Amino acid sequence: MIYTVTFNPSLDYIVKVDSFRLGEVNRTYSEKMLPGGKGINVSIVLKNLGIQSVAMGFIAGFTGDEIQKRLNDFGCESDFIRLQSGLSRINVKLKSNEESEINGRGPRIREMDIKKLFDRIDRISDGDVLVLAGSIPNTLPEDIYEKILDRLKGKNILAVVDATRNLLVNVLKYHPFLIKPNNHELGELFGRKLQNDEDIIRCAKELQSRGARNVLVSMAGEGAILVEETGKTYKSPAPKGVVRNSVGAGDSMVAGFLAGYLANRDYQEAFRTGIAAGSASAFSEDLASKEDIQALLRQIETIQRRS
Ligand SMILES: Nc1ncnc2c1ncn2[C@@H]1O[C@H](COP(=O)(O)OP(=O)(O)OP(=O)(O)O)[C@@H](O)[C@H]1O
Ligand SMILES: O=P(O)(O)OC[C@@]1(O)O[C@H](CO)[C@@H](O)[C@@H]1O
Repeated sequence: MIYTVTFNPSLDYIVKVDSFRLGEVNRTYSEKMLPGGKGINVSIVLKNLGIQSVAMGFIAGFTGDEIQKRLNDFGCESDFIRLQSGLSRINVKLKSNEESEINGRGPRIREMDIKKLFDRIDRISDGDVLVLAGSIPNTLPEDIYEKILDRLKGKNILAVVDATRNLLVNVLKYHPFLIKPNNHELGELFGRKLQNDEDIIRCAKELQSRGARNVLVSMAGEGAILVEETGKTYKSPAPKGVVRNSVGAGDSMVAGFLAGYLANRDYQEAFRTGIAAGSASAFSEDLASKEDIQALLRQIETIQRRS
């Protein structure tokens, strides 16, 4: 079974405004509400690709109920821990001349809630896949992902981590199967702006030397680079299309990569499916459907191998 964990789920309120004016009343011409949070998005795209997973994490209040309901409406299984107080966040995604986002802090998670999560984590067994994705509320310590992987030590699971800064760095020693920083997040880890592909590959390999098995670096409209565990490196441009909503493109890429890998344990197929799923979501109002992904997959033929 595949388990996704989202510590801080959200309702994503996606609004479109013509020429947004700061400090004034702006009227939307389009509004949409979707269940969000990185692990949840991975579960939805996996489901769209015909793969069931269990979405775990913490929800609270009426917004939490709505997240769970909408996720279940997509046909996804969930096993959330319900917090006794607070509200799951509503993240505002403002589309105008530029895309801006306001992501909430999220409710307080207490020690007893973490214990409940660990009980669920203990049920994960050999052959399962665990996806840890997204930020954690700032009331939690930055070693929480690390603690989860420590708990699973000795079990033969594939761990995927999509997180930033220390949350990511701290898990490398547990040899995660896949990490997926974007090029900016990767640069942030090394305290500088990465200048070119060689620079990106060098940093990705450095994360491998610290423990990551496969490093997938997404670069939005520029495509992605994969440094796989054998050291082989691939780059692919992104397919061209009209970007409608890039929220969740990275999560879709993680779902696509997993789906592609689990089909035949082939990294090139995983990489191509990851790019197709990421771009298909960027070109859709919602997260990518199977048909969208398959249509783009046919366009991603050239995988440039680089040293
Ligand atoms: N403008 C775009 N045009 C084509 N493909 C895109 C575009 N933006 C994203 N993608 C696809 O989605 C993948 C992931 O995108 P990106 O690098 O923006 O991830 P991310 O920063 O993790 O995104 P997010 O946090 O919004 O989920 C890219 O590698 C690419 O395949
Ligand atoms: O605040 P975090 O956890 O870093 O990111 C949350 C979020 O922006 O990530 C998803 C897109 O990747 C959205 O569905 C959600 O609103």
